[in-house]
Amino acid sequence: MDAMLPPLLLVGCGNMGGAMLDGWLKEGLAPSFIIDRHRPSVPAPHHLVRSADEVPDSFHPGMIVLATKPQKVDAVMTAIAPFALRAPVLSVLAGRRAGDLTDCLTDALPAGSPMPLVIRAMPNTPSSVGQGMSVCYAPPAATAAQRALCTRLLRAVGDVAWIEHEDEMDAVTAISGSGPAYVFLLAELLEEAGIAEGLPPDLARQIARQTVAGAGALMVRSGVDAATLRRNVTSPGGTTQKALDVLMAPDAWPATLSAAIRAAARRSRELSGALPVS
Ligand SMILES: NC(=O)c1ccc[n+]([C@@H]2O[C@H](COP(=O)([O-])OP(=O)(O)OC[C@H]3O[C@@H](n4cnc5c(N)ncnc54)[C@H](O)[C@@H]3O)[C@@H](O)[C@H]2O)c1
Ligand code: PRO
Repeated sequence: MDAMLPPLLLVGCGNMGGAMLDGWLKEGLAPSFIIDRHRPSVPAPHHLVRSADEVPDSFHPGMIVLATKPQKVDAVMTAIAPFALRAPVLSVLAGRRAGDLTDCLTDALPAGSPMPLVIRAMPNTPSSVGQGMSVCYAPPAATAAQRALCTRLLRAVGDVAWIEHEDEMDAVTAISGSGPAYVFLLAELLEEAGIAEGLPPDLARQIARQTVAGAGALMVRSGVDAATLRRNVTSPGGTTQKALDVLMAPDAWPATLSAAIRAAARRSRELSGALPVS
């Protein structure tokens, strides 16, 4: 297998596209085109352009990665459609279904053109440091080689899993796509609580951040399940037990987190058009 990742046409290089690009650059990426309105630069030998119309016709990407906001993607579909006849499209857009994106590309191509292939992935921002979680869905038309190429690209920036039913992408989006935000919120709240308990702000920040990071690293490196690791911290009648009595009350974290995940998954379904916007 080639050591270098194949050339990419990356459409949208903001928080998520930029996080994946950071990871791919570290792994070695063949000369690629990055389309983004705001990014100031990309390192040589890659090319940054402001619009899809500026990508030369002669460019042959190994994969087209769509990473604009779901509501903004339609503006680029016509310009990228010819490239979609040469390479599969990997969409990381929340909510937009593979079939819907395929139809947009097909509408932009001359009648009788071969059908473009759109594979979906839901990555997350820890991809920028090689610690991402990406879940992929490919329609039945995808070949084993095309699926393997997606796995290779996303494995370069973290863990990869595949689902066989596209509907599962809404729950995946709510948990691993959005999930880093919940963990960062936990760090923010721990820091605020530390300050409220009288700690100096710098110390409150340091212990909150390192506790979240250290707990994540322990869970990964030990391979021990989360409930056991939690019990290992919890001395009977001790301090942790008192805190967990508050957090694990049925109307506390169990109810709040499941309501939060339901709301995020519902929004993903709304973006797909499967549900009306509430
Ligand atoms: N942010 C995340 O954690 C995350 C995680 C998983 C999936 N996603 C998905 O990734 C996509 C991007 O999200 P984001 O948070 O990176 O958004 P973002 O706004 O940070 O990035 C989008 C980028 O697309 C560029 N862009 C938009 N329209 C363009 C056009 N016509 N021509 C050139 N550039 C254009 C913008 O300049 C911007 O930099 C979304 O569809 C989102 O659902 C995001
Ligand atoms: N960020 C995107 C959103 O908030 C998708 C998952 C994470 O919609």
